[in-house]
Amino acid sequence: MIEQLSVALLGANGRMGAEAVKAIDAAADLTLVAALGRNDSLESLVSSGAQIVVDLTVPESTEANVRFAVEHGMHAVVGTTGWDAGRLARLEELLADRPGVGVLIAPNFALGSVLASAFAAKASKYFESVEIIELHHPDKVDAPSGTAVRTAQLISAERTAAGVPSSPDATTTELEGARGSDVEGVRVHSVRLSGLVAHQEVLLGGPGEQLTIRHDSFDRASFMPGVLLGIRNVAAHPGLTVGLDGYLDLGL
Ligand SMILES: NC(=O)C1=CN([C@@H]2O[C@H](COP(=O)(O)OP(=O)(O)OC[C@H]3O[C@@H](n4cnc5c(N)ncnc54)[C@H](OP(=O)(O)O)[C@@H]3O)[C@@H](O)[C@H]2O)C=CC1
Ligand SMILES: O=C(O)C1=N[C@H](C(=O)O)C[C@H](O)C1
Repeated sequence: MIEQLSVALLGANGRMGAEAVKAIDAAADLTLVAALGRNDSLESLVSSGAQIVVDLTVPESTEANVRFAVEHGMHAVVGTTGWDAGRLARLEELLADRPGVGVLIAPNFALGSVLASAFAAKASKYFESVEIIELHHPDKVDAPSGTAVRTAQLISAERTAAGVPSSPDATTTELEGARGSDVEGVRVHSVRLSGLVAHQEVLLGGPGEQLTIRHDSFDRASFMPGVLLGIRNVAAHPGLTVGLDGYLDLGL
């Protein structure tokens, strides 16, 4: 008899949620005990007996959802975007009073994407210039993507620690938005195009050369191994973990 983990899913009717229902149903060690949509009460999480709550909803609701889970002693695996520094700080404060509870905030569950961001951050201190282009389906509500924000933060931390100056840029006049958004000193350009799922390129430039690190999710199935990895490991990682790389041994 395989030991079962009881999982509740928030956002079950969405694009990611529908894929996650299939992935959890197909996993022999996981039991889906609740699958909630926008109009369902969070109270049913308590009666469902869920040990782990997976949040794949919308930026407006994710913080309240996770707060509810943590306050009721449930671990949370979160793929929803919108976790800025203020939200993360409030969550850490909440978790400090509940030392046994784990929360994973994963900007991207695709293992290739996690690796691409880590590789880009490592490479970035060896190049004068770095910019990010993220490309997504046109139904996406947030820009830039959570993945691009996270990648820019990793790059910025790596370059700052190594004392690398800002990417050179002589722009003095600009049509608003032409140079993208500035995320911790890294320019991020957002494309929304019919036919796409989720894609990102990190462009690294130096005298006479360019390195491009690209990742493509062609299908939301790409996110499911990471979702399952998060569910299976969150209880063993109490406190807050940002990025699936926190559960991997990347050795970088
Ligand atoms: N970490 C990762 O690897 C990935 C993360 N994402 C992120 O996940 C999130 C969801 O993406 P996606 O599935 O494409 O978006 P969708 O809009 O397809 O799905 C979101 C779903 O959440 C539902 N919802 C909204 N509020 C609540 C609530 N309070 N409780 C329960 N359900 C709610 C919506 O219901 P309704 O339809 O009624 O509005 C909708 O069905 C986004 O933030 C996206 O950026 C996406 C892909 C990968
Ligand atoms: O909305 C999406 O689709 C995605 N959202 C996440 C993000 O904003 O980075 C992850 C992935 O890029 C797909």
